[in-house]
Amino acid sequence: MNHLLFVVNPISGGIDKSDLHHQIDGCCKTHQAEYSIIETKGKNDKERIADRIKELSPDIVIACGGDGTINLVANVLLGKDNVKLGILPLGSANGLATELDIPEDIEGSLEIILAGKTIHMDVLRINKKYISLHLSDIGFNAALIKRFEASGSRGKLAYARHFFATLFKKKTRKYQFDLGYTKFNQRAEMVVFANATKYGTGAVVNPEGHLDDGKFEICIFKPSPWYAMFSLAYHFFTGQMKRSRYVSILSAEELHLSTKKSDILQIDGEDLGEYKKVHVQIEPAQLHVIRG
Ligand SMILES: Nc1ncnc2c1ncn2[C@@H]1O[C@H](COP(=O)(O)OP(=O)(O)OP(=O)(O)O)[C@@H](O)[C@H]1O
Repeated sequence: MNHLLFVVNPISGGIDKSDLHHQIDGCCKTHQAEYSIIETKGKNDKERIADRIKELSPDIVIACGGDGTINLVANVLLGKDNVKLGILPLGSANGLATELDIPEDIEGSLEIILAGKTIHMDVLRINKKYISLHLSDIGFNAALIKRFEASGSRGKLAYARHFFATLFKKKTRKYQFDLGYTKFNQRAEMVVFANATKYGTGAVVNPEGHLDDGKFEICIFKPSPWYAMFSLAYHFFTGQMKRSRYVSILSAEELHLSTKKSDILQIDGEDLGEYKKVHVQIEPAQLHVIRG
Protein backbone atom coordinates (compact mmCIF):
# COMPACT_ATOMS: atom_id res chain seq x y z
CA MET A 1 0.00 0.00 0.00
CA ASN A 2 1.28 3.50 -0.92
CA HIS A 3 2.05 5.91 1.91
CA LEU A 4 1.42 9.55 1.00
CA LEU A 5 2.83 12.48 2.98
CA PHE A 6 0.96 15.75 2.35
CA VAL A 7 2.89 18.96 3.11
CA VAL A 8 0.24 21.67 3.44
CA ASN A 9 1.05 25.39 3.39
CA PRO A 10 -1.88 26.88 5.35
CA ILE A 11 -1.43 30.42 3.94
CA SER A 12 -0.62 29.80 0.24
CA GLY A 13 -2.74 31.53 -2.37
CA GLY A 14 -4.98 33.01 0.33
CA ILE A 15 -7.10 29.84 -0.18
CA ASP A 16 -9.37 28.45 2.56
CA LYS A 17 -8.13 24.89 3.23
CA SER A 18 -10.65 23.92 5.92
CA ASP A 19 -12.08 21.14 3.73
CA LEU A 20 -8.71 19.92 2.44
CA HIS A 21 -8.11 17.28 5.15
CA HIS A 22 -11.58 15.86 4.52
CA GLN A 23 -11.00 15.68 0.73
CA ILE A 24 -7.59 14.04 1.20
CA ASP A 25 -9.12 11.51 3.58
CA GLY A 26 -11.95 10.63 1.13
CA CYS A 27 -9.65 10.21 -1.85
CA CYS A 28 -7.03 8.15 0.03
CA LYS A 29 -9.74 5.84 1.42
CA THR A 30 -11.17 5.29 -2.08
CA HIS A 31 -7.71 4.39 -3.36
CA GLN A 32 -6.74 2.44 -0.23
CA ALA A 33 -3.71 4.62 0.39
CA GLU A 34 -2.27 5.42 3.82
CA TYR A 35 -1.51 9.07 4.43
CA SER A 36 -0.06 11.62 6.84
CA ILE A 37 -0.32 15.40 6.84
CA ILE A 38 2.20 18.00 8.00
CA GLU A 39 1.60 21.76 7.92
CA THR A 40 4.38 24.22 7.13
CA LYS A 41 5.12 26.96 9.65
CA GLY A 42 7.32 29.25 7.53
CA LYS A 43 10.34 28.39 9.75
CA ASN A 44 12.60 25.29 9.87
CA ASP A 45 10.19 23.56 7.48
CA LYS A 46 12.94 21.77 5.52
CA GLU A 47 14.22 20.04 8.65
CA ARG A 48 10.70 19.12 9.86
CA ILE A 49 9.78 17.62 6.47
CA ALA A 50 13.07 15.68 6.29
CA ASP A 51 12.41 14.25 9.79
CA ARG A 52 8.89 13.11 8.82
CA ILE A 53 10.22 11.46 5.64
CA LYS A 54 12.81 9.55 7.70
CA GLU A 55 10.15 8.46 10.17
CA LEU A 56 7.41 7.47 7.65
CA SER A 57 9.32 6.43 4.49
CA PRO A 58 6.52 7.72 2.23
CA ASP A 59 6.31 6.71 -1.44
CA ILE A 60 5.03 10.15 -2.46
CA VAL A 61 5.44 13.55 -0.79
CA ILE A 62 2.80 16.01 -1.97
CA ALA A 63 3.45 19.75 -1.88
CA CYS A 64 0.08 21.44 -1.24
CA GLY A 65 0.64 25.13 -1.96
CA GLY A 66 2.24 27.44 -4.51
CA ASP A 67 5.62 27.37 -6.22
CA GLY A 68 7.34 28.36 -2.95
CA THR A 69 5.98 25.25 -1.21
CA ILE A 70 6.96 23.03 -4.15
CA ASN A 71 10.48 24.48 -4.07
CA LEU A 72 10.69 23.73 -0.32
CA VAL A 73 9.62 20.09 -0.69
CA ALA A 74 11.83 19.64 -3.78
CA ASN A 75 14.86 20.77 -1.77
CA VAL A 76 14.28 17.86 0.61
CA LEU A 77 13.66 15.31 -2.18
CA LEU A 78 16.62 16.18 -4.44
CA GLY A 79 18.38 13.03 -5.66
CA LYS A 80 15.91 10.69 -3.88
CA ASP A 81 14.67 8.60 -6.81
CA ASN A 82 12.55 6.30 -4.59
CA VAL A 83 10.34 9.12 -3.26
CA LYS A 84 8.09 10.86 -5.78
CA LEU A 85 7.14 14.52 -5.64
CA GLY A 86 3.42 15.22 -6.12
CA ILE A 87 1.77 18.63 -6.45
CA LEU A 88 -1.58 19.84 -5.21
CA PRO A 89 -1.68 23.36 -6.69
CA LEU A 90 -2.96 25.74 -4.00
CA GLY A 91 -0.88 28.87 -4.68
CA SER A 92 -1.67 32.12 -6.41
CA ALA A 93 0.12 31.40 -9.70
CA ASN A 94 0.91 27.62 -9.81
CA GLY A 95 3.39 27.90 -12.69
CA LEU A 96 5.01 24.48 -12.33
CA ALA A 97 1.67 22.69 -11.89
CA THR A 98 0.46 24.24 -15.16
CA GLU A 99 3.66 23.10 -16.87
CA LEU A 100 3.08 19.54 -15.60
CA ASP A 101 -0.60 19.49 -16.71
CA ILE A 102 -1.88 19.23 -13.14
CA PRO A 103 -5.37 20.73 -12.78
CA GLU A 104 -6.17 23.27 -10.07
CA ASP A 105 -9.09 21.33 -8.59
CA ILE A 106 -8.25 19.19 -5.59
CA GLU A 107 -10.06 16.01 -6.69
CA GLY A 108 -8.50 16.18 -10.18
CA SER A 109 -4.96 16.65 -8.89
CA LEU A 110 -5.38 13.86 -6.30
CA GLU A 111 -6.50 11.51 -9.09
CA ILE A 112 -3.34 12.38 -11.05
CA ILE A 113 -1.15 11.85 -7.98
CA LEU A 114 -2.62 8.40 -7.47
CA ALA A 115 -2.35 7.53 -11.19
CA GLY A 116 1.41 7.99 -10.73
CA LYS A 117 2.66 9.03 -14.21
CA THR A 118 6.15 10.51 -13.66
CA ILE A 119 9.13 12.28 -15.20
CA HIS A 120 12.70 12.65 -13.96
CA MET A 121 13.00 16.38 -13.80
CA ASP A 122 16.12 18.54 -14.03
CA VAL A 123 16.68 21.45 -11.65
CA LEU A 124 18.75 24.62 -12.05
CA ARG A 125 21.27 25.32 -9.29
CA ILE A 126 21.62 29.09 -8.91
CA ASN A 127 24.68 30.67 -7.29
CA LYS A 128 25.54 27.19 -5.93
CA LYS A 129 22.82 27.61 -3.30
CA TYR A 130 19.24 27.95 -4.56
CA ILE A 131 17.30 25.61 -6.83
CA SER A 132 14.95 26.71 -9.56
CA LEU A 133 12.44 24.23 -10.93
CA HIS A 134 10.46 26.51 -13.18
CA LEU A 135 11.55 29.99 -14.41
CA SER A 136 13.97 32.45 -12.85
CA ASP A 137 15.08 35.79 -14.20
CA ILE A 138 17.05 38.97 -13.61
CA GLY A 139 15.74 42.39 -14.67
CA PHE A 140 12.24 43.43 -15.75
CA ASN A 141 10.05 40.56 -14.50
CA ALA A 142 11.89 40.29 -11.16
CA ALA A 143 11.38 44.06 -10.67
CA LEU A 144 7.67 43.58 -11.43
CA ILE A 145 7.40 40.72 -8.91
CA LYS A 146 9.17 42.79 -6.26
CA ARG A 147 6.91 45.78 -6.90
CA PHE A 148 3.74 43.66 -6.85
CA GLU A 149 4.72 41.83 -3.64
CA ALA A 150 5.70 45.06 -1.87
CA SER A 151 2.35 46.64 -2.75
CA GLY A 152 0.47 43.84 -0.97
CA SER A 153 -2.17 43.97 -3.74
CA ARG A 154 -3.77 40.95 -5.42
CA GLY A 155 -5.66 40.28 -8.63
CA LYS A 156 -5.20 40.76 -12.36
CA LEU A 157 -6.09 44.48 -12.48
CA ALA A 158 -3.53 45.38 -9.83
CA TYR A 159 -0.98 43.20 -11.64
CA ALA A 160 -1.66 45.05 -14.93
CA ARG A 161 -1.22 48.40 -13.16
CA HIS A 162 2.16 47.34 -11.77
CA PHE A 163 3.15 45.88 -15.15
CA PHE A 164 2.72 49.26 -16.86
CA ALA A 165 4.38 51.16 -14.03
CA THR A 166 7.42 48.82 -14.30
CA LEU A 167 7.36 48.99 -18.11
CA PHE A 168 7.65 52.78 -18.20
CA LYS A 169 10.59 52.71 -15.77
CA LYS A 170 12.39 49.73 -17.28
CA LYS A 171 16.18 49.71 -17.26
CA THR A 172 18.72 47.98 -19.43
CA ARG A 173 22.02 46.50 -18.27
CA LYS A 174 25.11 45.43 -20.16
CA TYR A 175 25.61 41.75 -19.31
CA GLN A 176 28.56 39.48 -19.92
CA PHE A 177 27.54 35.92 -20.81
CA ASP A 178 30.09 33.15 -20.29
CA LEU A 179 28.89 29.71 -21.40
CA GLY A 180 32.31 28.04 -21.18
CA TYR A 181 32.70 27.46 -24.91
CA THR A 182 31.76 31.05 -25.78
CA LYS A 183 31.67 34.51 -24.17
CA PHE A 184 29.81 37.60 -25.34
CA ASN A 185 28.40 40.93 -24.15
CA GLN A 186 24.81 41.93 -24.69
CA ARG A 187 22.65 44.76 -23.38
CA ALA A 188 19.32 43.42 -22.08
CA GLU A 189 16.17 44.39 -20.18
CA MET A 190 15.77 40.89 -18.79
CA VAL A 191 17.54 37.54 -18.88
CA VAL A 192 15.47 34.42 -18.14
CA PHE A 193 16.94 31.11 -16.92
CA ALA A 194 14.32 28.65 -18.09
CA ASN A 195 13.76 25.03 -17.14
CA ALA A 196 10.08 25.27 -18.09
CA THR A 197 8.23 26.87 -21.02
CA LYS A 198 5.66 29.28 -19.57
CA TYR A 199 4.86 31.59 -16.69
CA GLY A 200 1.79 31.01 -14.50
CA THR A 201 -0.01 33.68 -16.59
CA GLY A 202 0.28 31.34 -19.61
CA ALA A 203 2.92 33.56 -21.32
CA VAL A 204 5.24 31.18 -23.21
CA VAL A 205 8.78 32.50 -22.82
CA ASN A 206 10.67 29.37 -23.85
CA PRO A 207 8.62 27.44 -26.45
CA GLU A 208 11.11 24.60 -26.91
CA GLY A 209 11.92 23.96 -23.24
CA HIS A 210 11.70 20.53 -21.62
CA LEU A 211 11.87 19.79 -17.90
CA ASP A 212 13.85 16.61 -18.49
CA ASP A 213 16.33 17.27 -21.34
CA GLY A 214 19.49 17.91 -19.27
CA LYS A 215 19.61 21.53 -20.47
CA PHE A 216 18.15 24.93 -19.68
CA GLU A 217 17.50 27.92 -21.92
CA ILE A 218 18.78 31.48 -21.58
CA CYS A 219 16.16 33.88 -22.99
CA ILE A 220 17.69 37.31 -23.57
CA PHE A 221 15.25 40.22 -23.89
CA LYS A 222 17.14 42.93 -25.78
CA PRO A 223 16.39 46.65 -25.43
CA SER A 224 13.13 47.51 -27.13
CA PRO A 225 10.85 50.57 -27.50
CA TRP A 226 7.76 50.59 -25.23
CA TYR A 227 5.43 49.82 -28.16
CA ALA A 228 7.30 46.53 -28.74
CA MET A 229 5.14 45.17 -25.90
CA PHE A 230 2.38 44.55 -28.46
CA SER A 231 4.50 42.29 -30.66
CA LEU A 232 6.09 40.69 -27.56
CA ALA A 233 2.64 39.96 -26.11
CA TYR A 234 1.65 38.40 -29.44
CA HIS A 235 4.75 36.18 -29.45
CA PHE A 236 4.30 35.31 -25.74
CA PHE A 237 0.71 34.18 -26.13
CA THR A 238 1.08 32.39 -29.47
CA GLY A 239 4.16 30.46 -28.32
CA GLN A 240 6.36 32.06 -31.02
CA MET A 241 8.96 33.85 -28.92
CA LYS A 242 11.75 32.52 -31.14
CA ARG A 243 10.44 34.74 -33.95
CA SER A 244 10.72 37.97 -31.96
CA ARG A 245 13.52 40.32 -33.10
CA TYR A 246 13.88 41.48 -29.48
CA VAL A 247 14.59 38.03 -28.01
CA SER A 248 17.44 35.51 -28.38
CA ILE A 249 17.16 32.01 -26.91
CA LEU A 250 20.19 29.79 -26.28
CA SER A 251 20.40 26.29 -24.84
CA ALA A 252 23.01 25.74 -22.11
CA GLU A 253 24.25 23.51 -19.30
CA GLU A 254 26.09 26.25 -17.39
CA LEU A 255 26.20 30.05 -17.43
CA HIS A 256 28.25 32.70 -15.63
CA LEU A 257 26.37 35.99 -16.02
CA SER A 258 27.81 39.27 -14.80
CA THR A 259 26.91 42.94 -14.90
CA LYS A 260 28.55 46.05 -13.42
CA LYS A 261 25.33 47.38 -11.85
CA SER A 262 23.37 44.92 -9.73
CA ASP A 263 19.79 44.02 -10.64
CA ILE A 264 16.86 42.14 -9.07
CA LEU A 265 16.83 38.34 -9.29
CA GLN A 266 13.74 36.18 -8.81
CA ILE A 267 13.66 32.40 -8.50
CA ASP A 268 10.36 30.60 -9.18
CA GLY A 269 8.40 33.71 -8.17
CA GLU A 270 10.39 34.63 -5.03
CA ASP A 271 12.36 37.91 -5.03
CA LEU A 272 15.94 37.22 -3.89
CA GLY A 273 17.35 40.77 -3.86
CA GLU A 274 19.98 42.35 -6.13
CA TYR A 275 22.96 40.59 -7.73
CA LYS A 276 25.88 41.49 -10.01
CA LYS A 277 26.79 37.86 -10.72
CA VAL A 278 24.53 34.89 -11.38
CA HIS A 279 25.85 31.37 -11.88
CA VAL A 280 23.39 28.85 -13.30
CA GLN A 281 24.08 25.14 -13.69
CA ILE A 282 21.79 22.33 -14.76
CA GLU A 283 21.53 19.34 -12.41
CA PRO A 284 19.89 16.62 -14.55
CA ALA A 285 17.16 14.21 -13.40
CA GLN A 286 17.20 15.26 -9.73
CA LEU A 287 13.49 14.88 -8.99
CA HIS A 288 11.03 12.06 -9.64
CA VAL A 289 7.93 14.17 -10.25
CA ILE A 290 4.30 13.15 -10.86
CA ARG A 291 2.78 14.75 -13.97
CA GLY A 292 -0.63 14.86 -15.61
N1 LIG B 1 2.42 28.63 8.44
C1 LIG B 1 2.93 29.62 7.70
N2 LIG B 1 2.76 30.91 8.09
C2 LIG B 1 3.28 31.92 7.38
N3 LIG B 1 4.00 31.77 6.23
C3 LIG B 1 4.19 30.51 5.79
C4 LIG B 1 3.67 29.38 6.50
N4 LIG B 1 4.04 28.26 5.82
C5 LIG B 1 4.75 28.67 4.74
N5 LIG B 1 4.84 30.01 4.71
C6 LIG B 1 5.48 30.85 3.66
O1 LIG B 1 4.74 30.66 2.43
C7 LIG B 1 5.59 31.05 1.33
C8 LIG B 1 5.40 30.08 0.18
O2 LIG B 1 4.12 30.23 -0.32
P1 LIG B 1 3.75 29.65 -1.78
O3 LIG B 1 4.70 30.21 -2.80
O4 LIG B 1 3.63 28.19 -1.69
O5 LIG B 1 2.31 30.24 -2.00
P2 LIG B 1 1.87 31.56 -2.76
O6 LIG B 1 2.88 32.63 -2.62
O7 LIG B 1 0.52 31.91 -2.28
O8 LIG B 1 1.81 31.06 -4.24
P3 LIG B 1 2.72 31.47 -5.52
O9 LIG B 1 4.17 31.50 -5.09
O10 LIG B 1 2.45 30.41 -6.54
O11 LIG B 1 2.23 32.83 -5.94
C9 LIG B 1 7.01 31.01 1.86
O12 LIG B 1 7.48 32.34 1.91
C10 LIG B 1 6.88 30.43 3.27
O13 LIG B 1 7.84 30.95 4.16
